[in-house]
Amino acid sequence: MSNRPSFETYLEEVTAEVTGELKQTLPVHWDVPQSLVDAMQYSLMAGGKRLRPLLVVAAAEAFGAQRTAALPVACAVEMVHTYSLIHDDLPAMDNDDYRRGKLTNHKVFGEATAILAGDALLTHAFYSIVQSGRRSGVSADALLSIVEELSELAGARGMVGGQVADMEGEQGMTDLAQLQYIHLHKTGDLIVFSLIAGARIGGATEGQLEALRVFGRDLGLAFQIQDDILDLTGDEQKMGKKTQSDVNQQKVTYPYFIGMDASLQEVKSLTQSAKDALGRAELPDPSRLMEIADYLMSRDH
Ligand SMILES: CC(C)=CCC/C(C)=C/COP(=O)(O)OP(=O)(O)O
Ligand SMILES: C=C(C)CCOP(=O)(O)OP(=O)(O)O
Repeated sequence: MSNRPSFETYLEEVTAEVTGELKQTLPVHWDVPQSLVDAMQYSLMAGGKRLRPLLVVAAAEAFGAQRTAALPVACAVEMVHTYSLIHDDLPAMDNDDYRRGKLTNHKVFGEATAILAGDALLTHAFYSIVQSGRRSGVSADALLSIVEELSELAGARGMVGGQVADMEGEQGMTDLAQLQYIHLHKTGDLIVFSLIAGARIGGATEGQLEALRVFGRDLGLAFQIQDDILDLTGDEQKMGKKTQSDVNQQKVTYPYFIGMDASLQEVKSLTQSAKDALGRAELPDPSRLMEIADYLMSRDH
């Protein structure tokens, strides 16, 4: 009998370890205004699926790396993601009241503190990669590439650019190629980053990194289309945020463009092509990443 933990157990374990490490990483011992630490901690510790850290860890482990070596980068990407959600919820953007089952950051701390908590999470992410990276045994060369790729994929050419296109898209654009651009960048790029960062920690070759980029691109696109679908059909309690928000904001989404059935089909076929790319990467053990792809396709929150 194999003693390999079930996927559910693996998910629980990684989530708990990431959450524990995030707690340690917060700047609670620095001389920092308490309101800022509270606002950072509020959103970071509110839960969430911890998908991006899970991808960092699973990609590193697919190469046989130790989980502890991947945790600092796993936490950093969760900080960047959390900052993006805090800012995305602001009145100037999606103007949402609930996130991760709680009131949004600006509803509790006010807009100015919410903006600054997001800024501080973003900068703290880079601090943590470099600071803890020194202790985790990851080579300086790999750390430099990771910092370079996070700044590229979270910034103007990545997530921020995608978010700007998303904002402009609300005002009446668009065609499917533009929508794909939005999804690939606002959501897909951080997913791509997580995979290649984990793979770099594991010592991937250039060919393997390239195959993982394709895996992440298709997985990220499928993930955002599923988010569009769940915005229409999901359960608010499970999702921890309001549904129907895309319709209320007249956002252009995959179901809007190609209909619900075709959107569901697209999630399936993108997941399959993602898994095909993962197969081509010839990782020592791709099984957890394969399981994550299946889990995301059937998720209901
Ligand atoms: C630079 C910034 C602010 C980036 C935000 C990126 C992002 C993926 C937001 C959530 O998308 P969404 O609005 O489709 O998701 P949700 O339904 O969770 O709000
Ligand atoms: C990219 C999107 C769709 C925003 C929400 O991301 P997640 O669905 O990963 O949010 P959390 O679980 O981290 O709260």
